[in-house]
Amino acid sequence: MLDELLAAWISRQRWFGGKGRPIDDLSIDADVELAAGLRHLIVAVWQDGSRDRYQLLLGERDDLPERLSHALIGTQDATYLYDAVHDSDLMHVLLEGMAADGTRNGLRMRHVPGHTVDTSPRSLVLGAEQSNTSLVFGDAYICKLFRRLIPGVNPELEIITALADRNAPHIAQPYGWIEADLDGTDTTLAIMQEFLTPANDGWDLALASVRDLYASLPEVPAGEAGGDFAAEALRLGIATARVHHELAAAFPTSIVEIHEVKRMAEGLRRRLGRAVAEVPELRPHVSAIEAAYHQVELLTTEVPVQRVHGDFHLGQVMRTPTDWVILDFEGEPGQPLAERRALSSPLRDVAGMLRSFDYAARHLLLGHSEAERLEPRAQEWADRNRAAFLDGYTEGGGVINAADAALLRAFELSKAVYEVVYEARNRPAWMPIPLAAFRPRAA
Ligand SMILES: Nc1ncnc2c1ncn2[C@@H]1O[C@H](COP(=O)(O)OP(=O)(O)O)[C@@H](O)[C@H]1O
Ligand SMILES: O=P(O)(O)O[C@H]1O[C@H](CO)[C@@H](O[C@H]2O[C@H](CO)[C@@H](O)[C@H](O)[C@H]2O)[C@H](O)[C@H]1O
Repeated sequence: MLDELLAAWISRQRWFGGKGRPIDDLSIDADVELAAGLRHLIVAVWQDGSRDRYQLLLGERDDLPERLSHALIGTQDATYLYDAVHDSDLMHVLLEGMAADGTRNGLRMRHVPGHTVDTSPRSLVLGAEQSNTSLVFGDAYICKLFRRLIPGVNPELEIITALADRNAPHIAQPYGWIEADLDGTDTTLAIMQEFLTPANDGWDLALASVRDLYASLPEVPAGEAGGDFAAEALRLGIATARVHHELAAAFPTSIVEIHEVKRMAEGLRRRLGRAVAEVPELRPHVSAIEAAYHQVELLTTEVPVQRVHGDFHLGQVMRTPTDWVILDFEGEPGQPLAERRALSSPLRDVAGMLRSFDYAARHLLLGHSEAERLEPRAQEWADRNRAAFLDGYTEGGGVINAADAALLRAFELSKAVYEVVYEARNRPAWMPIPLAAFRPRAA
């Protein structure tokens, strides 16, 4: 039975969100043909009484060539069924569909008006650890196929098309997308963007810099070590401010009035409560965190809000030869779409990146035999790059007032709380990194 084959296979996929929990049931909600030998499926996976839906591209062949053997799902009636994302002949159907604005059995493949899609490149699946599957077409495009589907237009598509319309800097040009109706709502299934090459991920670049600092003997100040990152952190701050400016211009903005600011603090506290219930390691830090949230309640100024990135960290930015590009405007993973699209303070993104400098500095200390000696170096690297990023943010036109310090601190702590939960669920060995954010700081 196809559903049984799929249930056994899906539980082994790295993008499957329910790993480690038994699948109670898998049903096929939609199964349409996109081309000969290519089917598009939406499956519902039931676990512990809750349902998640995933999209699959199923290839069918009478013979499976060696190059596709790793993609095998199983056989049915002497036909090989396999994960078609690995078959560049079949993925070409999607590229051609987007180029031609084709609709096939309810799947609408679209290109961004005013842009021609080159259909010559062949696809490869990107090897990165991802919760989705990305296809790279030659060195022209990267097409992200969302695996877990949430009804609605993906905020990433909404944001990059609006920013591209304004010729905004620091984004990867969108070229196309695929959509279909899910529960009667237009739902984004895939987004295709400019493939940045050559380019490096901000996280890798930051780690290279930290590695250089740790290796420098005799110890020299971070600013004098080879591979100092501060100039990059500054440019990243400038790019962040510019993108915030563009987001504020492209979408509605608003103000959280002083009497409503209290509610923001309540929101932070609710999240903290949920996190502590899940991860007991947070318990000793609750009163210090709450004290920081209380400072938000004492604010006497209103808080400007706008569309933001929502999950901003060094892994979401890429350095091209000319500048930083910001990716993945999808909002905080796991949150409902309405929350991911809600207006928020841009300081949340600033806080996200500040936390990320801390992560980069401390990541290499995990399990390091000289962690104690290197700890002050980590702090020095983080402080230097955090400060440079903030300088860049202001230089790029971003606003951080004196009164914002309390908000920024609260957002940083809230992000660290989120991270503790994220690490507890996904990479428990990394938990010491966000937990270090709750250590008392020198005044
Ligand atoms: N436009 C792009 N050009 C080049 N590489 C990209 C591009 N978009 C994403 N990537 C690469 O893919 C990785 C994962 O992409 P991302 O959009 O963050 O996926 P996910 O949401 O699944 O984490 C990035 O870290 C980067 O290495
Ligand atoms: O998968 P996403 O990029 O949407 O984000 C999730 O995973 C991130 C981990 O890759 C996680 O980020 C945390 O780890 C990063 C290093 O791997 C670090 O740069 C970030 O500062 C830290 O928050 C992110 O929080 C999560 O949403």
